[in-house]
Amino acid sequence: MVCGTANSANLGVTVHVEDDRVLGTVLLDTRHAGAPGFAHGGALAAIMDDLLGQVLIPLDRPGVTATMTVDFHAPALLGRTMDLEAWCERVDGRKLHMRGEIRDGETVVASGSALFIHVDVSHWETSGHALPPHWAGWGATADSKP
Ligand SMILES: CCCCCCCCCCCCCC(=O)SCCNC(=O)CCNC(=O)[C@H](O)C(C)(C)COP(=O)(O)OP(=O)(O)OC[C@H]1O[C@@H](n2cnc3c(N)ncnc32)[C@H](O)[C@@H]1OP(=O)(O)O
Repeated sequence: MVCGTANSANLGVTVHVEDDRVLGTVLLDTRHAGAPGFAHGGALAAIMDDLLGQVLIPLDRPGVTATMTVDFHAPALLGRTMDLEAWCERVDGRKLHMRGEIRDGETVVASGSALFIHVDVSHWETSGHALPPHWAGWGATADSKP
């Protein structure tokens, strides 16, 4: 829904991992409007959830969002390329404390913090849908197990 390239209705987020951080960009348009000219807060929250979730990749821990807070610091204007950055602040057993920012230039538009919980990949098997093949080894290098 947010960054999946197989979904033509995605929010257009692109991300990459640099060291232990996730960096990316997003350019929202009128499809994502709340008030005219401004991004819907729910779109920003979805972007934040996905962005923070991407940190699970450099952490090499499969996980799910248990709780997330998004602080909206400044209006997010449509039609501007915004920068994304997320990182893991702290690991406490299965609890993964993530933080991230959505920025327009020097302005932090939104900041987020979330608690993700480390789960086994089998967590997603209950849906009955096939998992992406590359998820098979996800978590293999983690120094703790869910
Ligand atoms: C290589 C592959 C790449 C793939 C890339 C993919 C990127 C994807 C990016 C997409 C990203 C999109 C992301 C999405 O959209 S994820 C989708 C949205 N999230 C969910 O569906 C999660 C639903 N919830 C659950 O499944 C369970 O409740 C979980 C698994 C989270 C915990 O149930 P479980 O039975 O396993 O564990 P537990 O209940 O013993 O809890 C364990 C500990 O955690 C603490 N706790 C739990 N909840 C909360 C809470 N709300 N606030 C504070 N604390 C909480 C709890 O007190 C306990 O602490 P302690 O008592 O031990 O101290």
